[in-house]
Amino acid sequence: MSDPAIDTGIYTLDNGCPINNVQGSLRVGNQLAGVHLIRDINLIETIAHTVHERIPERVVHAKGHGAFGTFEVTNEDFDISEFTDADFLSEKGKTTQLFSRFSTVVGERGSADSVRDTRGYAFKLYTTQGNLDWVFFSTPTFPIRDGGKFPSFVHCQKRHPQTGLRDPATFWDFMSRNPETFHTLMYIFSDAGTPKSYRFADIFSVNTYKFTKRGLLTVPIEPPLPETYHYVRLRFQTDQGVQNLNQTEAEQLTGTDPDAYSRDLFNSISAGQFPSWTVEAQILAPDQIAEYPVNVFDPTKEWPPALTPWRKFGKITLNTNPTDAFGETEQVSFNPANVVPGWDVSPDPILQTRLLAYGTASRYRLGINASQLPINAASAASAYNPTKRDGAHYVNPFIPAVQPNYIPAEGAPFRPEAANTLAQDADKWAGRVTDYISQVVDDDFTQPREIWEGYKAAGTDEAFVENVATALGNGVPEEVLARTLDVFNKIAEDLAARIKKAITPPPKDPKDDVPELPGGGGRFHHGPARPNRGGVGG
Ligand code: HEM
Repeated sequence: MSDPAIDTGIYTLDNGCPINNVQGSLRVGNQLAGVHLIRDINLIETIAHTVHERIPERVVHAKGHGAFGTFEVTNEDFDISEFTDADFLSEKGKTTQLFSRFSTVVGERGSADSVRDTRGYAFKLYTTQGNLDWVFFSTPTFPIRDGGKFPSFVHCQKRHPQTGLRDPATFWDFMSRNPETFHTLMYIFSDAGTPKSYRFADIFSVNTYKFTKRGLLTVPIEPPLPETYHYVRLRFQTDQGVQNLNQTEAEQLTGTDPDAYSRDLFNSISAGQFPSWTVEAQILAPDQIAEYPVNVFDPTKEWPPALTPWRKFGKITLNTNPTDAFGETEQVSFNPANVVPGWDVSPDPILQTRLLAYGTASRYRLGINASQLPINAASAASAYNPTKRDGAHYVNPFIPAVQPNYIPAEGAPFRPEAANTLAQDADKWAGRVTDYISQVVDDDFTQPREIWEGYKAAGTDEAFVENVATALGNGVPEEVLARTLDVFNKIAEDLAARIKKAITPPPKDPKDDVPELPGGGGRFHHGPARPNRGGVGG
């Protein structure tokens, strides 16, 4: 061992004072019956530390696994720098360090990796212009498009407030009352809802982002250069190939190794088999969106690749395991609001809602100075605002350390012209405030129908029907079941008919009579409630 503290074998109190009996305790009388002393500083400190070692888990995406890696500009299909000022995208071959965290969405921190669910894929790119977070998913779409539905959408998949149990009835109740969710359900109830592990899934930005380009100005130019902007969605295709588990395989893995995906990622990196993804973009000019067949800001919709092809421009490779699961994977905090010059957000309503959610989640989970934690910190050169002072666990990040805490101030230069991120010519908004909620229309079922036709063509339709039937045959009340089948019927009549047939109980055999367990027994021939309950994102 090379660490002097470990080499000496000397343990200390928190203040560094050496102690000679780290697991002993001060007692009156050297015996098991002796009472303890309050002056036993070591015992008090170590026990206190243990009982304080939990922090709030993420409200969604609590179970996750991390890895370090790189993003490299490849410009295989086009020159990405034509569309954005982002420095990390400025030239082919440019490489940026990153930290990633992959997660399931709905389960708690100790839950299994292989449950049916969307997977979260988050990346923090440590660019020279600040940290850029990509907080993405394994499905191309998100179930909802109204931020105000998010709490219900999450709660219907979480534990029931009375029983404390996960309940398929609340899941299908919410989904069938909000049929825009079914497009994403078409993916989650295919075997893509149970990938072989994190390495074998594609990754999607889901939300629409905005690339801006003006040319970075270090001195003001009058009149300012016109800014161009484009709307962008990203996809990372797995270089390992998409591989999925069927429902039975996933359920077995849930029982035998709940950490299977995390272990697989760790082991593959340890073995030098570095997983990688090819990074692609769909790009639309602003004048294309008015006539576009779908609302480009609706995250429940895909941009048809036939109209807007995916074009390759980068590569992500994961090559280093974390050294500290808590310090890195748990304390990392991602936020779609962490953008850099040339990379901006769009009016996508879910993305707009997310801009509020992640910062407040981070402040609750990690505190106001979360961005100073090493895994979250931007380089000293790119993070600077001395008005943000103090707060719990503050570490003075400013160089020099003594600076005024107000602006403008003597000795604290402020040059607004040097940055151009937030002055967006692209965003000029004026209008009446409306209390809006989206309505579901027939066209919401067009893309789900195309997916269903695709499954039939690919021969994966039977697995999809069986996966849905299993979930629906699991204690879902008649009314919810009927409403759910009604939505599937709007997608395709043969789809609804096949699901209905798959969950219809066979004629009853009296010999099969067994006592019903509360909340557990399946109503139909799929037997008892299955553990492989997942969720659909958040
Ligand atoms: C209104 C919509 C959404 C809200 C309010 C929301 C909110 C949240 C919150 C509060 C967290 C926990 C953050 C933390 O504790 O650090 C989280 C995590 C996450 N969300 Fe969302 N989310 C939404 C939609 C989405 C979408 C559309 C995606 C993907 C495109 C996504 C991907 C993720 C991922 C990957 C994580 C885990 C980040 C990590 O590993 O720390 N979320 N979300």
